[in-house]
Amino acid sequence: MRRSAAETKAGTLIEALPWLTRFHGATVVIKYGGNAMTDEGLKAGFAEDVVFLQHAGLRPVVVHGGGPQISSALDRLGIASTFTAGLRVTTPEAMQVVRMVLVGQVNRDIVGLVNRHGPFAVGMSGEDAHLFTAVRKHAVVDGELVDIGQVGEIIKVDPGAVRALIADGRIPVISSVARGDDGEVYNVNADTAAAALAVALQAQKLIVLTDVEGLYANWPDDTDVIDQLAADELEALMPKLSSGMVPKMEACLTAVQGGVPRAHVLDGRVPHSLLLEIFTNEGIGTMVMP
Ligand SMILES: Nc1ncnc2c1ncn2[C@@H]1O[C@H](COP(=O)(O)OP(=O)(O)O)[C@@H](O)[C@H]1O
Ligand SMILES: CC(=O)N[C@@H](CCC(=O)OP(=O)(O)O)C(=O)O
Repeated sequence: MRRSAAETKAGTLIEALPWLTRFHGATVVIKYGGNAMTDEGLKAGFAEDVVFLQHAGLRPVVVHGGGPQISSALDRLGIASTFTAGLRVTTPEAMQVVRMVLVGQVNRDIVGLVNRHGPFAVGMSGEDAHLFTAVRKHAVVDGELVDIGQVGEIIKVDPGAVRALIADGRIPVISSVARGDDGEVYNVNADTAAAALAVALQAQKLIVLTDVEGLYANWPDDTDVIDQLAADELEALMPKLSSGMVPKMEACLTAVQGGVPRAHVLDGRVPHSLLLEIFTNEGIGTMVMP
């Protein structure tokens, strides 16, 4: 028998019930990547999803990137963008632009979109209240350490300010910039920053939004998306991964090995992908389990 439109709608809503029960009060760290921010409609939809999660009783925390936005600002200023092992080579001049774009532009945009729905989002830089403390990171190329400038490796997370915002019913929106005890400011890959925060908060989930359906088994072939895999299976796959997927999957691994029960890579180009992942039985994208 065919279901009426009303029955289908009711079915979708009631399918969410066990997930609403399971995730009530759960902290979910969402990494919003620059490649998933290109379309205004999708950005507005992302903000709606985050507010939906908040009203549904979850505690969303957003960590954002903005790689393409940084590259176009550097381009406008005539500063070349180079990447080594997936990380931006960050000169002191480039660092000023990274900070300006992430904290002053991308962060403000996301905060503004979320706050169309109420006084929820509070923007922070990872520098604020000692949230992220980093040291200078070197890239490894052919077994050699290579200097890549002011790129940071997070060595300490103090999530106190984030916890206080959550307890106050706010949605923290965090830029992946860190301070160093040496007085420097560091550029941190946003996937890495999100994983470090998910572990520090002992979140129930890390969700990484990007511009592919999930982890493809035979990239660059995009027919076969891996829907779920265990941490040890992912560890075995790591040497075969390339480009942007390396920090992303490393982040998922760090999260689950650090006590976060589930890490997901989702397609941020699919409208409301966050809701589809959390509140439907099938979920979407790639899920990593311990
Ligand atoms: N195995 C793989 N599965 C999916 N994507 C892959 C894979 N290997 C490399 N990629 C590339 O990684 C990109 C995602 O990383 P990145 O561009 O850094 O995204 P973001 O800006 O969201 O952090 C994809 O668009 C794709 O080009
Ligand atoms: C060290 C390093 O590479 N930092 C990144 C930070 C932004 C980021 O990670 O943005 P996406 O999530 O959009 O890729 C960069 O400068 O591009």
